[in-house]
Amino acid sequence: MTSLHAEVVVRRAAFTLDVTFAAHPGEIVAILGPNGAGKSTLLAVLAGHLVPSYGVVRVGERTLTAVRDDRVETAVRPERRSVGLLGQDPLVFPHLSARENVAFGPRAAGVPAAQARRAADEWLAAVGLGGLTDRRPDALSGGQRQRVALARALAAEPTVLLLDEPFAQLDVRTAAELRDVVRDQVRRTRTATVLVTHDVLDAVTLADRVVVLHDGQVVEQGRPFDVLTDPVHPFTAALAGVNLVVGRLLVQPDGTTALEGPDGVLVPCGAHEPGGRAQVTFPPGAVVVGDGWPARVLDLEPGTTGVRVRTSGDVLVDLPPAQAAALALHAGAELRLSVPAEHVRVRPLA
Ligand SMILES: Nc1ncnc2c1ncn2[C@@H]1O[C@H](COP(=O)(O)OP(=O)(O)OP(=O)(O)O)[C@@H](O)[C@H]1O
Repeated sequence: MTSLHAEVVVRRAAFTLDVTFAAHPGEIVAILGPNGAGKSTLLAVLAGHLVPSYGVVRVGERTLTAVRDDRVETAVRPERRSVGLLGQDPLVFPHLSARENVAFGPRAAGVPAAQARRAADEWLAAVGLGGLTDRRPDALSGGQRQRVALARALAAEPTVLLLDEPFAQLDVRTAAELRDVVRDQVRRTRTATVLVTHDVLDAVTLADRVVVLHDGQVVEQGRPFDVLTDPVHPFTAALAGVNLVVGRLLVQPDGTTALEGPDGVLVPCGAHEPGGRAQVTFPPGAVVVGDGWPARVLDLEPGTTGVRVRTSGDVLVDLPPAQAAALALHAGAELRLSVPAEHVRVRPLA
């Protein structure tokens, strides 16, 4: 099995995509980013639907795309790239049964009918649809149709699998089940997989590595745990549900250093060298209401374990419901906030 290596530059009037990454056999690399970050553009290049301004896409020793010095050296057509695609809408033929859908690719590649049908049944069993091989797509649920589409994509034995928000239209439970199927099949077939998503749950549950794109650039990458516990970019911090404040490191009256952020936010930074700019991250659950910097409640919303309070300075505070009730919180309420130094990560900025 083979790895995917991609070095892609796409230049448009007001946008440049510039990404380099690799996906190894059986590895799932999640590409995360807000709207307009360039995720679809990257997928289009990998799938062969778009020729980049510059770049190389290689799968093992095979070059699928090569554009150098404004010259297209190689541009293998989409259907010849051995790249499978699973998108939001299942790519299935409505008039064919699940089995015929999955057998379609192998048949088109010249596999004899009986053999292609047997292979289709095996793929459908592998994705958990063993008993439904004769059903047409309209007699299947959305999740089952996605399983057929996954089996179809994998039956062609692609060297690279591209997943474009494949769980976005499924309910929470069905999405969780399909994530399990995708993970098992990617591992079993050792297919290098690229997953484009907005959903942090995809990164947490599926990805071996995440690449965060913002405005066409890679702003951070690494193991999901590392990226989500110590995010560098505001987009990733928001995704991870972590506060990120940028400010100046200044000496406090007691001799310690604190970061002074917008709206009077004051975050302890222990013995960090004062003088420069830095960004700090800390979880909303670590913020203590009582003493500390003066803050105003902007709004309140239900959190996963209590109440999430958005305050001035863009600091989120998670409180148990009883505490929120005791404080009689409402938009406009004045609070004092602090965060213990042991919950704060400090990153000096240039
Ligand atoms: N065909 C096109 N021609 C010109 N500009 C385009 C074209 N397609 C996309 N863009 C621009 O390129 C940038 C990247 O778009 P892209 O669709 O790749 O982002 P994305 O991360 O997939 O966003 P989303 O999450 O909304 O799908 C955006 O600024 C977009 O407006």
